[in-house]
Amino acid sequence: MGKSPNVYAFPGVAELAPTLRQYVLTQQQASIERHGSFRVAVSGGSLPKTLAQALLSKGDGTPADTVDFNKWEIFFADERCVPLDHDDSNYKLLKDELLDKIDKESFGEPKVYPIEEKYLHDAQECADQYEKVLVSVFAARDSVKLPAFDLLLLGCGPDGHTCSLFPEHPLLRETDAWVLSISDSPKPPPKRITLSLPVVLHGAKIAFVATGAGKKDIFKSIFETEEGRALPCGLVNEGAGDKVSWFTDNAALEGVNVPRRGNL
Ligand SMILES: O=C1O[C@H](COP(=O)(O)O)[C@@H](O)[C@H](O)[C@H]1O
Repeated sequence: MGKSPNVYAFPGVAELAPTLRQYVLTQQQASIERHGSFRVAVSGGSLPKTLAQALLSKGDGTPADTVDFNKWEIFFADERCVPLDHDDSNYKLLKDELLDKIDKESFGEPKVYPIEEKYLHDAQECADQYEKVLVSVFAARDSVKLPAFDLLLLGCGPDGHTCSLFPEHPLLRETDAWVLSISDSPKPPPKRITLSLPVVLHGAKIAFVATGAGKKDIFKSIFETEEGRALPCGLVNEGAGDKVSWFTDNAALEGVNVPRRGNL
């Protein structure tokens, strides 16, 4: 992969949010023009709060700065196998931070695809069923090799994991299934489902949103070392190149030797 990811650094989340908004709305516009909807995969962790800060602001009222939630189809980049009202649920997190706060009269309502609770007892079944959902939305499995998300909004864990793809885990080598199950996640809860690495890499655009001094060490590793390039986030950088953008802050990038971009 010749081209490098784009790294954007801001003083803090308050300054990052407007640029993240602009970036997401540019992808929204392009996707609606391409196929009439905006298919987004979102992570849990710290992402939903920052995303909400970006999307819930009123904007300047122009079409280019308006979130058209009626056209959004929201999927989960990873999910924990817990009930949807459980505190560990990525769906609950997104609902609490963003979905419940949308002014639906003004900005519409996204179609959201959570996991189905009836399959929670079996993580593999949960993954298989979620893959079926993707098949139904992204066309029959036979005619589409991989689902093409318009945008994946991802986090970066302090160990370099993204989605529920953890460092050195055999799931990183999976090339067939679109959605994988994990029953031994190093970070609790242990049972989860996750998009596979090829599905992530196939997205039209991939944005990491990760801020704070707690990310400094892992950023140094990902952007400066061979070992870091083999971590899940590093593999996304390597595999998707300039389709990838990092929205981060000065605290996370302190002492990290990576070129930063000023504007989108
Ligand atoms: O467990 C998870 O962690 C990652 C990273 O979370 P963060 O709090 O460091 O942003 C998150 O992206 C993933 O969706 C979640 O399941």
